[in-house]
Amino acid sequence: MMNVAVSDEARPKTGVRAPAPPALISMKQVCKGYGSGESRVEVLENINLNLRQGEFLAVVGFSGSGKSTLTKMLAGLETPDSGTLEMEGQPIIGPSQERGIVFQNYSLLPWLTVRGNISLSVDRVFQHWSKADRRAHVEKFIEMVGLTHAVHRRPHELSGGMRQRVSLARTLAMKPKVLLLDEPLSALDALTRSVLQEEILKIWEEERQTCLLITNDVDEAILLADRIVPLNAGPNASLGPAFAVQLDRPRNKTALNDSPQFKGLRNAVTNYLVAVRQKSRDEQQMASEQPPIQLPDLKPRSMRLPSKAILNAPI
Ligand SMILES: Nc1ncnc2c1ncn2[C@@H]1O[C@H](COP(=O)(O)OP(=O)(O)OP(=O)(O)O)[C@@H](O)[C@H]1O
Repeated sequence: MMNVAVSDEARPKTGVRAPAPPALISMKQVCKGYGSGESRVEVLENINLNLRQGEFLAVVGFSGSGKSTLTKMLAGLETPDSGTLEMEGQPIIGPSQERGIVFQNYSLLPWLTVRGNISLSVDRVFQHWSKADRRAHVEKFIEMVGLTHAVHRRPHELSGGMRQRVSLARTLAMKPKVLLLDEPLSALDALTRSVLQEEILKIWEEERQTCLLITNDVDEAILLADRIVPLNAGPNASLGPAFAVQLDRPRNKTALNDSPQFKGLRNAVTNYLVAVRQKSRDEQQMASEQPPIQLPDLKPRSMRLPSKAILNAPI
């Protein structure tokens, strides 16, 4: 692996460093699987993760490694089988508006307009505000995601990228302490994805909200995050060492493409992921290999057809 900064608890501390901000969410020795008996799948094993106040953390991993399972636990939609999962020292035991989540498949209400979808959440969360304040708040987030021209449209009248913008605005408008982005751009075409990456970056740089992004795109993780944690291939996936993204902010995607630091980090994270997946495949192959079966050395008594054989008969 290249000489790239590996941060976090994985490394022994050398020299004097500024103390890391406190953990807003912490996971200790968390394990999670599904099913029972022979169909039981152990998805995540001994997950230790601190999501620090104000940081943008990206978890990258291959499809099926357990990324969504991890987010669902953080959101309080799934419970760990063992280990501890806390936010500000309190166990996470269910969903909360303090943890806003944006999924890959935007779940907008089809009968409501852009404004209606966002207002619904704002009106519920900020019931104690005046109607005018709530309205102004909704408009601010519609503008933030560039949908002012489409406020009256319903989801079926929007492109995939626009729908995901509504989804993002709706979650941001609830002012959660933590933003959980579960592959929010995976379903979009490359161009829209790229535009939205820049928008998320811009919004995050204004708000500096604690954010955890789940993605399978290493470039996206480097562009957005302060730290990248690889999720090793499953089953029994664990987290790898964190890679610090020491690229100046504000970041610019075009400029980053020429940055040797960007390219070095991309290689390091990609090589790490590929190596752990290969190791996991080798281990699975070895585990499934059976001792060779000895077949009896049989010879037919005769190669002649039986006398009553009917050749070329229709079947
Ligand atoms: N509710 C469930 N019941 C049973 N198995 C599940 C459940 N949810 C996920 N799994 C299994 O757990 C494993 C990890 O799934 P998960 O969705 O967390 O992975 P992922 O990394 O997010 O995948 P992808 O990138 O394809 O979305 C998969 O084998 C999946 O089939």
